[in-house]
Amino acid sequence: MAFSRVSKLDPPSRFIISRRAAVMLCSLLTSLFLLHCLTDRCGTSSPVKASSSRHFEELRSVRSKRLVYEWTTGSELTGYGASRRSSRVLTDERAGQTLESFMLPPPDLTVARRVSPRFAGKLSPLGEGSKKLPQALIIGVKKGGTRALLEFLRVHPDIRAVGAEPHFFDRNYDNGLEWYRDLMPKTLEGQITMEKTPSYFVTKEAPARISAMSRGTKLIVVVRDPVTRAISDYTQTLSKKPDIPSFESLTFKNRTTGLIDTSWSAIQIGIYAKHLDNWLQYFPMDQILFVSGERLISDPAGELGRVQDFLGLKRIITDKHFYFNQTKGFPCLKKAEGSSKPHCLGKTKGRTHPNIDPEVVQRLRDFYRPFNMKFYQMTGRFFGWDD
Ligand SMILES: Nc1ncnc2c1ncn2[C@@H]1O[C@H](COP(=O)(O)OS(=O)(=O)O)[C@@H](OP(=O)(O)O)[C@H]1O
Repeated sequence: MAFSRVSKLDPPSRFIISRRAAVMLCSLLTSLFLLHCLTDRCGTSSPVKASSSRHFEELRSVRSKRLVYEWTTGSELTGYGASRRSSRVLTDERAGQTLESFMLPPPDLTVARRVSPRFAGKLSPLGEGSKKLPQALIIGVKKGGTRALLEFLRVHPDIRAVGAEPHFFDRNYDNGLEWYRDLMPKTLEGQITMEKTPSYFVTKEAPARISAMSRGTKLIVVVRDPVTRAISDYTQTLSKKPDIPSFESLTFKNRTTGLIDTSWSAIQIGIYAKHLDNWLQYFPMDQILFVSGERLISDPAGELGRVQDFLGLKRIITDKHFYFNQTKGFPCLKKAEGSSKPHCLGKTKGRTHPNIDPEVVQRLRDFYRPFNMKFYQMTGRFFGWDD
């Protein structure tokens, strides 16, 4: 009907009306375009999109993070990590409410649900967070099971760790703390930064240096029967240098007298009580956790429970995360960090040891016994290496 009336008007009036119609059409199209941009769907070249989309991304990130935390942390939060986590949830929640109520359409739950729970408390895909010096370190012992412990711990959403061994407090100390910090992954508030370098435990200067970085650093030592540890150490060297002398001949200064060569590092590392004494000059006992390398294999979830408690984290890593791989002969992860596939440690972990003369093994057991007793006494834990 409007069209038939317009057609009866004189040409200038028709022109004015059709211009008004064009303006209205134009503004309608602009509104539609703006609406389109607010839902994050317009082209990248548009300046409107650039600002509103960035803003939307920020808000969506805040909201997704909040939802993911809620799913994975549950309501009964306890302990150090839990209280820090819940305060972070509150902060994000407040930020989300203020901004969302002004700016956003109702939350798009499907967007948040698509964010993997693996990002709960972890680095977001946008790369947020900052690099921090580690608050906890796996300081030893070499061949104790340190890699297994770190790989298992990395499953925890509140732990971020460097994969490689930085060797900062032994070999690279002159590079300075900023160099060290730069090696660390980015973490969100409340997450714990970790690294493992097993040689720290036997490095004379390490306790003083770590204490100088932070007196509050939590220290974890994975210990293993010093005799099997020595054989494991030797097996590793043998795999790189097949021409080295036999384990038996390296063990003794003098085979006839049976004098043990304590200067051989494979033997020296296993005198745990002596090394621990050095650490106790700088750290109180309750800041050091001893993990049984044997139990890490027979009951990984049990040992991981103790470690999570020590770090003040919710016990998220449990029995459900492990399965025993018959071929490997070790526990493996059902899902490794950042993947949905099962994961066992590599070929260099769990090597077959050479057969060692039982008399030499017995001599080593006798040698280590008093040191082991002292170590049990110091740590208050019986590791059962002397049966
Ligand atoms: N789940 C699992 N899978 C494979 N291997 C495991 C596992 N848990 C503990 N271990 C034991 O870890 C030993 C290697 O210790 P480290 O990782 O501390 O070695 S290293 O110092 O970093 O070279 C390694 O020693 P070897 O058996 O002598 O190779 C293993 O016995």
